[in-house]
Amino acid sequence: CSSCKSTLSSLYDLHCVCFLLTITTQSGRSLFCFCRRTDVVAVTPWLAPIVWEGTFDPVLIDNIYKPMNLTIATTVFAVGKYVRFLQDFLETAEKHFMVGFNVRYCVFTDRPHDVPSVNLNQGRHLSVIQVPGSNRWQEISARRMEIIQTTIEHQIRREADYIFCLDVDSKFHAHWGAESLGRLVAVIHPGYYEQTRDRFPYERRPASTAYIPMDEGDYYYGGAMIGGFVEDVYTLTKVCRNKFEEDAGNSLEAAWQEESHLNRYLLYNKPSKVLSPEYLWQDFKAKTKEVKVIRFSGVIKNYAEVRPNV
Ligand SMILES: CC(=O)N[C@H]1[C@@H](OP(=O)(O)OP(=O)(O)OC[C@H]2O[C@@H](n3ccc(=O)[nH]c3=O)[C@H](O)[C@@H]2O)O[C@H](CO)[C@H](O)[C@@H]1O
Ligand SMILES: [Mn+2]
Repeated sequence: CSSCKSTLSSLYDLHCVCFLLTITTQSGRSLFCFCRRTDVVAVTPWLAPIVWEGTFDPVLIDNIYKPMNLTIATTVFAVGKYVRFLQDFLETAEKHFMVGFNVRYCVFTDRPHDVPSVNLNQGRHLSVIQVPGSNRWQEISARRMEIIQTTIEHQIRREADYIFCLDVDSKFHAHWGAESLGRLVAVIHPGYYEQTRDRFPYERRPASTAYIPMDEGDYYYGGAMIGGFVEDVYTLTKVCRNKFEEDAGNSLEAAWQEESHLNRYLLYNKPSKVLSPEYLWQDFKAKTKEVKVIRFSGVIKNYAEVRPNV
């Protein structure tokens, strides 16, 4: 391999470290191909890609998507003290997130005057949408589904092709680009990618509409990222919102609020692309050997200090 200098025999053993093989044949021709990752599974049982570093060529992917002149809506909630996370979130997004694409950030907050002014690159815009505060973090987190649903109806549907809905208490650390685009995109939660499904914290009470039986479930998906075509995410948020409200009518709140409803939805509506935990890490968690690049990671926060309730 002319990039990482692996020899042919070691390539057969799949020890090429750069994953992108450049082999020069005896006649001097260069051949390019991808060396599959052998340490991680890069496809789901329903044949959706699981995006890991080394399974895609970012240059090739940009060449496909950039000419489409796509617009990516990006929703982020900063309610109450969570406004303090916005600056780092936005500044790091400008460096790493969908660089070269049109991005429309929708910032939802009850403190519009505290939204920092961050220099945005060309083609990128930010709108601030006022939402009510709450004295329960569970409600703030869960109401995201309803607010995203109504904002898609009123605005995003007209403005964007794709949408990503992200947690604000996070920073981007490396490239997050068009390899993440798909019809319906979810991310494997970093805390559970090495666990068997009986350990997943799905909602286990049959009375809840988020219920998943012990012998079902593919992955445990993180609630901090959902994405895809605007219409597919619209349906997801609408269904999750309705089920959340149905549960509330029966005095039930799922184990992990909207994350539980999201997991239930994705069990029966499989994502067309799954992002590896590179796309949702947590700063308190030591990097594991499968994770070659941390792209987006939740910062360490003092829950008692930032949330309205504990
Ligand atoms: C890694 C991951 O998948 N995290 C999920 C997890 O984490 P977290 O512990 O990361 O939840 P969190 O406190 O970050 O709350 C989720 C999001 O709601 C917003 N927020 C929350 C509280 C508040 O006072 N103000 C405010 O704006 C904010 O955008 C925040 O990023 O569980 C939550 C709810 O059960 C969500 O499913 C999160 O997405
Ligand atoms: Mn979070």
